[in-house]
Parts: sequence; structure tokens; C-alpha cells
Amino acid sequence: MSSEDRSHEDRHDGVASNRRKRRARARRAKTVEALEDNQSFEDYAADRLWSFLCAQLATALVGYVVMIAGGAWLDEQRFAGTAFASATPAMPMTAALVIAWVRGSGRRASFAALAFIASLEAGIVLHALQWGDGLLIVLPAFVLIPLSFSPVLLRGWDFPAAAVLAIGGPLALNLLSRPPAVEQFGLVLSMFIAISTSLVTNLFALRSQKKGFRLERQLRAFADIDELTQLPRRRRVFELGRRILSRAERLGQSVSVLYIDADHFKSVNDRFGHDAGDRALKLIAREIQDSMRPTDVSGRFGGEEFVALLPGADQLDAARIAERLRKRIEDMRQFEVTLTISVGVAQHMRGEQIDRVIRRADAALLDAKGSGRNRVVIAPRPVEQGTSAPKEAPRHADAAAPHADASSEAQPEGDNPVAPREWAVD
Ligand SMILES: Nc1nc2c(ncn2[C@@H]2O[C@H](COP(=O)(O)OP(=O)(O)OP(=O)(O)O)[C@@H](O)[C@H]2O)c(=O)[nH]1
Repeated sequence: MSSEDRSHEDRHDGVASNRRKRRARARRAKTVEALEDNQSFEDYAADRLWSFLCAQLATALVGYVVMIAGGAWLDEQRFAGTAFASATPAMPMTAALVIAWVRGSGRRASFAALAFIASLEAGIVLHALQWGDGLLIVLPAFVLIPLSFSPVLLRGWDFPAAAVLAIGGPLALNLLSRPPAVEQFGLVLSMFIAISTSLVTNLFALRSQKKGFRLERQLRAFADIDELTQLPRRRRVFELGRRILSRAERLGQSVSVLYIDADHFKSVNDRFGHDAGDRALKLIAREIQDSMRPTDVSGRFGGEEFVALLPGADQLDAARIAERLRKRIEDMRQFEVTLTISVGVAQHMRGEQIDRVIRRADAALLDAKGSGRNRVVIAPRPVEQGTSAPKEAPRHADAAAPHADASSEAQPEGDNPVAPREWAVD
């Protein structure tokens, strides 16, 4: 085989391997979940229990309406008064149901639950006043309804407030009805027993849920940190990236992404063994961290790939930082051989999602690999966002030239906005 054939085959293999890598990365990007890590316990609980709360509210509301309609049907003479009395608490109950139905924060669910409990209590009092003793039979059930709302949905002061409402209703009923009889005392006693049992049970439930929540947080924090490099993992980088971008958009700040990949890392493993490879990755991770500002975020994306998010940096700043990092790693003398990295740089465009910016940086990285490795390449701006193009970036006159031959002179950007631009400083 001639050397020309061989080099053609090598190029072909390189393109195919790049394509495979690109596809694997795209697949991985799709599986990233959008999890919130700054959730409060109440939000977390509401998130998990919102459907349960809605079902409970709906059931209670339907039961309430059926009971009113049944009562009115049995006692037609009092229909007008009953309908009026029922409509009053039914309205806030419905409002609470709507609030709870709209999936929202723990605060919203708490208010919905409180409004519901208050209107339920008002309903008990109004009905008992209208119907006399008849309804007293169902009172314990009514008292248990507000308390059966899991207190994990309620914030600090909400829980005592719910308890006060639950106790206050039956008490008001007893005070407002005829002079207390012996049976009524018995009824009130059984209600208090039910209430206190419910309170204790719910408090225990709350404590165990909170413990579970803390444990889950800790597990997630562990899962988010890469054991080898101690850098955040891919999922965490995406989470932080989303936050950084939304903040940057609010402040009109630029953000850039570096996609960093160690060159020929397979041969490092092959020559020196996996443990030495691990040591090399640790060294690279340390250099990445040392080159960043405290507000920057860097993470391990898997294997020998790293990503850094640089808030406040446009693509030129980012390219300068990337070049400094590239040089630091090249000059590192703690490893058996010279380690090098290739870096793709992309500047976030207004309205662009984090996964898209990272993908553009990754595409620029593949260009850096394709044009010889150990270099920094700036991603072209997306075509459809031509109006908000990043600032012009200097580039090499010769995109295929290795970084060492490149001039540090800034070159104006060419006409083609989607051509990758290689960048280097000596
Ligand atoms: N020691 C060690 N090696 C790893 C780790 N994760 C991935 N690797 C190795 O990194 C190498 C990556 O190989 P390739 O994807 O072919 O990339 P490369 O050899 O760096 O080549 P280019 O990226 O094209 O320059 C593989 O040999 C993996 O086994 C790790 O945690 N520790």
C-alpha cells in the first residue's frame, strides 16, 4: 500500500471515528435529565405529592357537594337556605382545588390546602347550624379530612394553623349549638382523640420524609461528583449551565463554553497503564480548575472529556483562557510524557439552550482534533442567529497549521460566519 493510500485510509478512519464520537455524544446529551438541585423540602414534597393532594381535594369536594345535594333533596323546605350556605364554603374549596391542580411550588400547595381546610370548617359550622344534631354524626370524619392532608405539604406555621382550624370548627359548633348534652361531650372527646392521634402520626410522617429528603440530597450530591477528578459530572454541569445561562441572559452577560479533550489518551493508557492514565486525568482536571475563576464551572463529561462554563467571557476571552490552559498542560512536567489537549470554544447566543452551546463547542473540538490536535478552535456562530453574532474573533491565517507555527496576531474574521476558527497565542 502506498503512503498516499495509507494517509487517505487514516483520514477516512479519523472521520468515521469522529462521526461515531459525535453520535455517541448526541445520544448522551439526550439522556440528560433536568433536575433541580436547589429545591426546598416543601417544594420537593409538593412535587411528589401534588397529585395525591389533588385527588384528596377532588374527592372531598365531590363528597361535600353530594352531601349538600342529598340533604337538600331530603329536606326540600330548607333548600334555598342550604344552597346558599353550601355555596359559600364550596367557592374557596373550588379555588383551592384549582390552585393545587396547577402544578406549582410547595407554597401554592400549602395555601390551597389551608383554604380548603378553612372552607371545610366553615361548611361544617354552617350546616350544623342549619341542620341541628343530624350532622354531628359525620363530624369526626370531617375533622379527620383536614388532618389527613399530609403535613409535608405544609410549611412551618401552616401545620399549627391547620390544627387550629380543625379543632376550632367543632368547638365553634359545640358553642353555637344547643346547651351541651352528655353525648356532645363524648363526641368532642372522641374528636380530640382523633385529632391528637392524627397530629402525632403526621408529625412522625413529616420527620421521616425530611430524613429521606436529606439522604436523597446527599446521595445526589455524591452522584454529581466524579470520584477520580472530584469535578462535577455531566448532569451537574448541565444543571449549573442552565442556571448560568438564565442569569447571564437576565444581566445581558456573555457566557462561553470550553469543550476539552485529552489527545491520544488511549495511547497513554496503552503505554503506561490505566492507573497512570487516571493520574494524568487528575492532573488535567487540576490544571483546568487552576486556570478558572471561582465563578467558572468545570466538570468531567466522561472519559477524557471535560467542559468548562465561563460566565462573563466572550469567545475571545474564552479562547485566551483555553489557550493558556492548553499551554499549561503541555508544559506540565509531572507526567511521564507530554500531555496535550484540544479545545472547542463556543459563545452562548441569546436564547440558546445549554446543550446546544455545548454541542457547538464539541463540534469545534472535533475540528481541532481533525486539524492536528493540541489546539483551540472557536465554534462558528449558529446560522439562524445571525443578528446576534458574537464579536469578531482573531484566528489563524492557516486553519490547518499547528498552534506552534501560528502567529499571535489577531486576524479579522472571514466572510463565512459558520467556518470554525482556530486560535492560538504564543
Ligand atoms: N485511565 C483512564 N482512562 C480512561 C478513563 N476514561 C476513559 N479512558 C480512556 O480514554 C481513552 C479515550 O480514547 P479515544 O476516545 O480513542 O480518544 P483518544 O485516544 O484520546 O484520541 P483523540 O481523542 O482522538 O485524541 C480510552 O482508551 C479510554 O479507555 C479513565 O477514567 N481512566
